[in-house]
Amino acid sequence: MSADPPSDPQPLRLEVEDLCVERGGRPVIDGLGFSLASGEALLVTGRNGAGKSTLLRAIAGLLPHRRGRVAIAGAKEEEPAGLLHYLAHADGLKAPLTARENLDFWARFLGGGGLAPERALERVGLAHVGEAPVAILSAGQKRRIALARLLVANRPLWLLDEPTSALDRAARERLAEAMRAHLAAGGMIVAATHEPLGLPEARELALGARP
Ligand SMILES: Nc1ncnc2c1ncn2[C@@H]1O[C@H](COP(=O)(O)OP(=O)(O)OP(=O)(O)O)[C@@H](O)[C@H]1O
Repeated sequence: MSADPPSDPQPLRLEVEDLCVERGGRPVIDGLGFSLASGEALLVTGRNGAGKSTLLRAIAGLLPHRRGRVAIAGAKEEEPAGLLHYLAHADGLKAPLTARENLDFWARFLGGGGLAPERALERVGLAHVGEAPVAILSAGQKRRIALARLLVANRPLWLLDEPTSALDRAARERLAEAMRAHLAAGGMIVAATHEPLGLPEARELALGARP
């Protein structure tokens, strides 16, 4: 698995300033700020319930923030939504469709510009199940197809929530390779994780658990 260069050749910077995000009426993220340049990765760590997924969803624009700012500086438009891939806990696959059909859908939905679905399936080592309905695939195979989505559309910012869940060792190595290629090509990664991801240069943002 490896990634092609992001489509935007300009150096970009993810800027998060004084971010406050509430869940169920109470602040989970409060006054958080950081920035990330092209080629950099940030590992978001912390106990269950610390707010890792909340942070990723807020950056993705899927949760409103009560205060603060999230922007991608250096891009034509500062709104991050069209510049990112968000890989959630759920794989976001349609079970009756085949693996290839799912990737076809995502390539069209996300604007394409990346690898052909068949090629992306090869990169995640799943060419042999491309025509199988996703419903019959294993948890790890589904996760690999979800990860192949990163490759069918070029987007500079990858937001990855527990990307290694259900992956075997070989798939983890392929993912690490893809992330390193993405960073080398000027991409950015923010990943919530409970374990090392094979990115030795990555910075860490440790979130504290709330009572
Ligand atoms: N829909 C919701 N309504 C109310 N509270 C929520 C909601 N979703 C999450 N929370 C709360 O927000 C807090 C942060 O949750 P979040 O999912 O961001 O944690 P996390 O660090 O990703 O945890 P984990 O390691 O278990 O995935 C938790 O206390 C959780 O109970």
